[in-house]
Amino acid sequence: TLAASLMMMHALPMEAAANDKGAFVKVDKTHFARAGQRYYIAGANFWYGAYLGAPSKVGDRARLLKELDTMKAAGINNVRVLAVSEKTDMPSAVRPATTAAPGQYDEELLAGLDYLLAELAKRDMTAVIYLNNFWQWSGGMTQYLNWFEGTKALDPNVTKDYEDYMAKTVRFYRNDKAQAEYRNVIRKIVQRVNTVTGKRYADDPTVMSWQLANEPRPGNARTTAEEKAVYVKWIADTAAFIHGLDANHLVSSGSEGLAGSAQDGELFMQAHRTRHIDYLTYHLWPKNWGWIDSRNVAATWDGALEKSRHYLNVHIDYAKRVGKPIVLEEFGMDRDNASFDIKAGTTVRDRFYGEVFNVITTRAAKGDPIAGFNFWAWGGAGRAANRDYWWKEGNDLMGDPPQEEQGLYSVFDTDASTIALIKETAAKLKALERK
Ligand SMILES: O=C1NC[C@H](CO)[C@@H](O)[C@@H]1O
Repeated sequence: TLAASLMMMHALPMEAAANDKGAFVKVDKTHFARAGQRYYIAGANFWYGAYLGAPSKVGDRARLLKELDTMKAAGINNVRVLAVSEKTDMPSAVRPATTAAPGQYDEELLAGLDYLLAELAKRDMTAVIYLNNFWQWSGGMTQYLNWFEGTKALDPNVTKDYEDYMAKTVRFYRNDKAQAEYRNVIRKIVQRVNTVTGKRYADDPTVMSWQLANEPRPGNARTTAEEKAVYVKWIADTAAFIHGLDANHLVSSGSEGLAGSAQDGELFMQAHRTRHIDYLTYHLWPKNWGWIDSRNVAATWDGALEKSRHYLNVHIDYAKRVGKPIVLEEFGMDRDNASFDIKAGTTVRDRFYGEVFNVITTRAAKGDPIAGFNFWAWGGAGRAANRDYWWKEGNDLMGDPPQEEQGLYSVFDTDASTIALIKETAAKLKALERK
């Protein structure tokens, strides 16, 4: 009938369009390519995106759609999200968790990732999905050690001892039982069939890359040569395992760069030379690393800017030497005078974002292997619920995970000046795609 043929005609172009939009992101020498064209990442960190996509409990699908539309309107084309979390007694971890115990996964929460991917596809956005966490705020590697070593999961917000935390958490890489459960989880996610679209994740171009973990480190400041070797091998073996499950997608480590490589540039490059790692990643944190004092910007800005510019550039140079693209997939700055209050200004943040974007767009325009950014982190409509700015189960989720004050680094939907900078930079990178 006429109606059916009109339906068919209507269906075909849509289907064709989806296929065009839905090409897998690939690596073309030192850049990304998608559907035969260069592809740059103008992305957001949105660790809780799958939580918002859950059908009930912590889910808030109406908010998720609004957040994705606001990000899309800001030119954001990619989000970096947490796939799984591990149930733990650590006070500063997110609740609920997708994994209650080894082999016990919450299908409702995992359906949140399905829904997120389905909605990203509609907006021609892609996702970098990380499969573990070196830090405690989603349970992470220390919780795996609680399960398989019987040791207490270490919450650095309680112990106040990050050096001890890092030295102990790297035992994860060598614990065979922990690695076996980790690979069970990887297999479960990478080989998942999306309950919303019916599409296998491994066949879904909405996924840009699988990421081993958020910020995996080889050890603490006194990382030994043996620990470095274990780390390099763990990255290569795990990345190879993922590629064995999924021949379509890229794999990345989630490394911070030098700060996450015991300040050892050779280690950073060596860890990413394996053919199983498709691109490099790095993260830039002037406040966390003590380069800037937000309560004394006048005295510390110049030094922080100099260190930041060096950090930005040296890792692009490392990527050149390794011959792969690199993404600045985390960077952030707090609000003026170290305030967590959404009403506080973002003068210093905007200056910092502007300097970061200047280096990225300048080096990208020169053809250097910087393939884009993800700022940390999208707060959107989320609002802090408590006067002390700490998160409690049931409160809004936002860019700052539970181990940090709610409002520390989040870019809220009311932060118009910052969003304008992001939009402007996204447009500059988009223009380079057409070169
Ligand atoms: O991955 C991360 N990097 C830095 C963020 C802000 O401190 C932190 O919340 C997260 O653990």
